Amino acid sequence: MASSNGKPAQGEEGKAAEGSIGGYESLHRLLEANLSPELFQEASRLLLGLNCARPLETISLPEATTTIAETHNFDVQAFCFSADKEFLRQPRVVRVGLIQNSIAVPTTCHFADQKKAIMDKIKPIIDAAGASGVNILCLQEAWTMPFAFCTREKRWCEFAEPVDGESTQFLQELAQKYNMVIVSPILERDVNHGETIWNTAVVIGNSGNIIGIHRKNHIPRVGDFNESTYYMEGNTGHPVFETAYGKIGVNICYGRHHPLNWLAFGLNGAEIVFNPSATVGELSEPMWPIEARNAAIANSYFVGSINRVGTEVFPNPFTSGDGKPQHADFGHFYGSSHFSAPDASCTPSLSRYRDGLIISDMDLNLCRQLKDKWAFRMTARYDMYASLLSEYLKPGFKPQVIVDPLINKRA
Ligand SMILES: NC(=O)NCCC(=O)O
Repeated sequence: MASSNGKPAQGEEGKAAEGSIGGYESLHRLLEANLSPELFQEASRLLLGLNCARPLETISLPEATTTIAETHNFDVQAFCFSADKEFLRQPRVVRVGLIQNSIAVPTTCHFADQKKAIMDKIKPIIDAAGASGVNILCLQEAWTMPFAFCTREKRWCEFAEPVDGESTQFLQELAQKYNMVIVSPILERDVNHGETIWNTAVVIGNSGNIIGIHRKNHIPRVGDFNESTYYMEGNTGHPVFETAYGKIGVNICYGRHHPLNWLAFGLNGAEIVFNPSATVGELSEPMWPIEARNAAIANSYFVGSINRVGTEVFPNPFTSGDGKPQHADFGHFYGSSHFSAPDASCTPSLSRYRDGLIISDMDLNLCRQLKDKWAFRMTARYDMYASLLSEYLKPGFKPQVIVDPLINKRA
């Protein structure tokens, strides 16, 4: 089912692969295959922007990486964001990776088998990241399980783990082996607080230590995303983790629709913010390439966006509470993981339907260079917004609306 660059992927009986765009893995590949090189360059300039006045460069990866990707049938792409040369600072280049994947066995299998199958599937992709010298790696939201929150059935809570549980231990070993920081978004069970469940990202340092956690701040109540049945809004604020390779934050999925959430990670000094997600085409695909890119621009940091892939079918049908027929799946998780940079450039996206690893070198000096150039921080007028927000939070708040005295006076 894999498509090589430029060729539409064929599914059964010659049909386009499920989840593909007319048989192509991504919009970028569709355009590349169907436009002349000149037109493709122009389209890419507008769609992906320019980095230091040039099209984003690809980087070549070691043979070990491409061999693992071919053996395990996942998409692998690699790029490089540059920054201008500075007189007083050396470049601060870090290599960052994002992994997207589908679940590995049907949701009807024994829970232990489902979790093990996902870990077995993820392991070679992490090995490929390690073989490529990735410094910081982020996995997708709730990566150890199917995204079962659409069902509202409580039995899926069994997938929740303590922060230092099975999946963390599995990744701690790999973090140490590859000298890599790993961000691991899981369903957390907080054993010290009455077994409370959270949607949490565990940040594992490159020595295999747990640096800290962040709990998802904004919980969706839209479509089939019934996550508020399982866990509440996070209580960890907007921590930025100073790692061996840079300052990172994690804005989990639905938090990407909240500009103040992005802002808060920026105010705390993040240089890279990851957005591990689980979202489906019908609901959010037009928003996907815009929100992360806008956050990177507005906050002068890099963003790594990750979405899972495939269609997950659940044993019992459920409804979306909108009067439409019941169904047993969410629809298609459209992958399309990518990076956005503070200078408005971004990488092409990974496959819309295959597992994948996207890698990018990024010179973190670009963050300050963009702050100096556009002065978004300096011109932000935070004091004005702080006083509006403090007024807004009062019960007696009256919106500042000036009514045209003539609107009801015209015949
Ligand atoms: N996982 C999650 O928060 N999904 C909500 C849907 C979306 O934000 O696109």
